[in-house]
Amino acid sequence: MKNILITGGHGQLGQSLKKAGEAYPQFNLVFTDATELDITDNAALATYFGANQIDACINCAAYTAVDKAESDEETAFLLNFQAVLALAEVCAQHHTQLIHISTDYVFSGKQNVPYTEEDDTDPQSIYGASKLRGEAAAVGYNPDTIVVRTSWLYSEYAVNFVKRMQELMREREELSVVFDQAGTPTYAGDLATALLDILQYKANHPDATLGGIYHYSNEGVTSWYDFAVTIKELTAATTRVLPVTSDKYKTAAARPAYSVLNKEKIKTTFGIQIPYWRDSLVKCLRRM
Ligand SMILES: NC(=O)C1=CN([C@@H]2O[C@H](COP(=O)(O)OP(=O)(O)OC[C@H]3O[C@@H](n4cnc5c(N)ncnc54)[C@H](OP(=O)(O)O)[C@@H]3O)[C@@H](O)[C@H]2O)C=CC1
Ligand SMILES: Cc1cn([C@H]2C[C@H](O)[C@@H](COP(=O)(O)OP(=O)(O)O[C@H]3O[C@@H](C)C(=O)[C@@H](O)[C@H]3O)O2)c(=O)[nH]c1=O
Repeated sequence: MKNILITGGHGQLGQSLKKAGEAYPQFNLVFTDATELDITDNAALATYFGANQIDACINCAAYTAVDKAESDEETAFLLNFQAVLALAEVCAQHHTQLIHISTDYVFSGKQNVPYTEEDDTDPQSIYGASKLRGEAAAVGYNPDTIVVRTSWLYSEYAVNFVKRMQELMREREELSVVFDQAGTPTYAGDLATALLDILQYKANHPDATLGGIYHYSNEGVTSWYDFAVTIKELTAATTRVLPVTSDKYKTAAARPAYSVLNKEKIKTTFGIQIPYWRDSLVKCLRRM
């Protein structure tokens, strides 16, 4: 039995891993959040890893409030960079496989073909910059660390765009949503399964060199506006959804205009099959 620690385990991806983990009885998944294991507390990390045999750790803890991060840079970097470095150190010390999650917001969005793992990064926000430092620290400290960049995560859990849209569609007759930011929504349940598949692959190939960055999102491309319209259609909401450009929907943080991820590397390395974004949205809405 492999012991897998999920830090930030009560967040959206953490809860999705709990559900997905039911299909992986070979893994003993242990979920902690800030109250049980604060990843910004180096002494707590040392004590926890000293007292428990942890074979792998999936770090789902993060500062994910993109707009708030613009005025709270210190906390964003503490959680998304310094704590990730500390986690990479303690994992290396205890021979624990670390999987860390990063974001499409590390890219500028100026490209018009899907971003590969080798493409230049240039974050446009504090959140993106803090996540970029975190992924560099994790792989830089220990090249065996696996970093999975994902995009536009949603699920039946916690706070996310799908749940926010459903709320707003109940409350309002009209909504404006940006159509000049393209990307790919990712159902956290699919990502959770992919992460557990990666751990299973690692267990089957203990000597394989797998460290580095991988991209994972659902298949396809859309805009936030088209995503909102699809949510409206699938939930039979009657709200009018209007397309607007980003200059008409002011936010504290800038978002990339295009952040579609190329997923060839994760598919060919681990043999992972990825569902189309709309099919996964249907699946998630059914589960809600
Ligand atoms: N959400 C998205 O759209 C996307 C997310 N990602 C990345 O995916 C990962 C998972 O995101 P998601 O599940 O949506 O995020 P959530 O915000 O839902 O979850 C983050 C979790 O981290 C916990 N946490 C906060 N501070 C600490 C701490 N000091 N120690 C331990 N845990 C802490 C939070 O607890 P509490 O709530 O109590 O603060 C929360 O449970 C993150 O790395 C994120 O950057 C990437 C692309 C898209
Ligand atoms: C709620 C709302 C948002 N928007 C816009 C704002 C923004 O440009 C876009 C997305 O909105 P949100 O602020 O909900 O999503 P945002 O927080 O930008 O989502 C991001 O979260 C982080 C954690 C990531 O890593 C990214 O991959 C991405 O998922 O839609 C509208 O146009 N109309 C609306 O009514």
